[in-house]
Amino acid sequence: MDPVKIDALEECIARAIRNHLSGETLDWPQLVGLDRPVLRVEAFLEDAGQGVGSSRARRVASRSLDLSGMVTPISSQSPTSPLEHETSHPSQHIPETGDSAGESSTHDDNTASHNPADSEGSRRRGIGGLRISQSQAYQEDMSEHQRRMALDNRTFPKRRKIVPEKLVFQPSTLDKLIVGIWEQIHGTLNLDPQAIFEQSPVTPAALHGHIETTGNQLDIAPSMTNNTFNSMNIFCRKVTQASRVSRSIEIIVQARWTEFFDEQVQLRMTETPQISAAKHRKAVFMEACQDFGWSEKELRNKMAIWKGYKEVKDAAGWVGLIFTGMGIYRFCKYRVEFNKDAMRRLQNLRKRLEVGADTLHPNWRRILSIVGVSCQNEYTGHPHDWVVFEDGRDPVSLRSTYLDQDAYFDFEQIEESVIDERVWGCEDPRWIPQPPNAVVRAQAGYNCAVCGEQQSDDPRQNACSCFPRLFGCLKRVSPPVQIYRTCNGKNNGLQALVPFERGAAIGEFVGLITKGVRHLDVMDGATGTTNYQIWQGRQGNFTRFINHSCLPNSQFSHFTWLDTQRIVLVSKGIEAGTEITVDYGDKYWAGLDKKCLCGESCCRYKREK
Ligand SMILES: C[S@@+](CC[C@H](N)C(=O)[O-])C[C@H]1O[C@@H](n2cnc3c(N)ncnc32)[C@H](O)[C@@H]1O
Repeated sequence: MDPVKIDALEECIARAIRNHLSGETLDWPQLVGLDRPVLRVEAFLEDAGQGVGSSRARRVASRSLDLSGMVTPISSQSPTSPLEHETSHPSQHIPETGDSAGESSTHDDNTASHNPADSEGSRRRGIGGLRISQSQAYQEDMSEHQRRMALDNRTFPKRRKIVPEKLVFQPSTLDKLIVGIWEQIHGTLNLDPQAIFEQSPVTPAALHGHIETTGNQLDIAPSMTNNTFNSMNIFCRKVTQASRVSRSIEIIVQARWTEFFDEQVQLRMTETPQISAAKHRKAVFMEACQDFGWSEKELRNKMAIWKGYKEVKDAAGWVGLIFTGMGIYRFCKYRVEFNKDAMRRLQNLRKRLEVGADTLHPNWRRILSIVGVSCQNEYTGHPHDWVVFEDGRDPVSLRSTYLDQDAYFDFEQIEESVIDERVWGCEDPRWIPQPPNAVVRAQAGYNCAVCGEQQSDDPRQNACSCFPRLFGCLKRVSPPVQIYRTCNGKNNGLQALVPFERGAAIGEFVGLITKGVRHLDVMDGATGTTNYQIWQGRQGNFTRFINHSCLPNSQFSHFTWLDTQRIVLVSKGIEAGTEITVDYGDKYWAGLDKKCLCGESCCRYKREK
């Protein structure tokens, strides 16, 4: 919903509550015996037309009213006084009072008939969709722990500082080349030539009057405004993107030129077979020197590198060339590890790279028309809708890998958890209300419990950089991981495509926030006052495919973002190309009739007789 409309709606609700309470006599029996009664009012907006669990209600107002001094009998109330604070953003919720810290609602909250406000008479029913949270002691049946994953309650791994590479122009190894390609595929650069070259709403002319050149200097005129800066950002981004696309075009054209060169030699040999191949090569070479206007040495040096580009293309496909970074030049120039094994590794990656490129950059193949290659995308949907193979076999759909176990298998890739409204109504059980006082809290904003810095969904306000890829960022980008077929009987697993430094977040464990799931894989969550489960049976993300290891290279950890508990998959230090694993814990294995296949010497669940 349009945030402006939400603001207006919130204001409208606030006014309605104010008007309603002003001049009322608060003769509520519930107030008796409370030292400092506080009324907390929350309003949610939801589309009741959608299926249960499919849409999440949006919090459109969250207000507190300190009722101290308003207890019965009170004859009049200032129309402006009751509502003491409001949330700054409709989707965020701020704990209103220390008193409500222990509150936890069940699905009963959602039904009007259970709302105490209803029993107060028809005048209170007029408030409509407003619900008042009730204090309810929540008790969960703890007798069933089967197949429940547990979190590692220790703090998450400390981040290790990465030492920057000092030698910028060192030869690139194959590993670096491959990591570079994956980083480009999972980066934000737009490689669609049409988008960059055809529409250019921002040009230097658009900045005219704000940016002037005096001699060799670029002066930002004093009339610079935020709009100018914004235009400059867009302009600079477009130029950077265009330059990046030009670099890809340069490499593919040079690889294609190498093919043309060989074809030209072949053509001449067919036409005049009596002349030796070497002579034909020399003649074609000299013709090219003339057309380029380069010396023989210059062209020979360039050709050696371009031949490398062609060999990389023959192995990894065009995708490998297009998404490669600057590393390809050094890889082809110095030819460190440039051998058959390297080419076999690249060949095995080809389809996997295409899955990433087709799903994350659906227009990337357009660039190939420049070298006369036309091809359709082979892989559609979400990058994790595909299961890839390490031996280069064609990827298969995720669904197809589960059909023999579950004919109705279906898995929706989601980025944020979905609250099971049948269980929780509009409450988020992960909410951790923070003491002490609602007004103080609201003014102070949200501070990270780990780093102490301010948290905000607005990247300009956010200062918490605990997990910058996940929280407080502009937009979450798809993490460089793929679901792959393990070769040791664990079915699918998750593979890291790039290294993840120790302490870095790989992703958030998301799924259906529910309760009471038994005999199925589920993550247990607890806030101290409320127990909940995250079930990834039908909706979730790649974290659903992480296998267990008794010596894991990552762990699930709690992290509180804007007073809401999240479960984050944190690296303990992961090499590119390795399987990402966690320790499921004893409770999970207690309910699983299987042997652990992690293969570690310290394996705890080999279950050998
Ligand atoms: C959360 S799923 C992980 C993804 C799973 N491999 C798949 O293909 O859907 C958990 C299941 O994976 C399998 N699994 C995970 N780790 C394992 C291990 N170390 N040894 C044997 N099986 C494992 C078990 O069947 C377990 O119930």
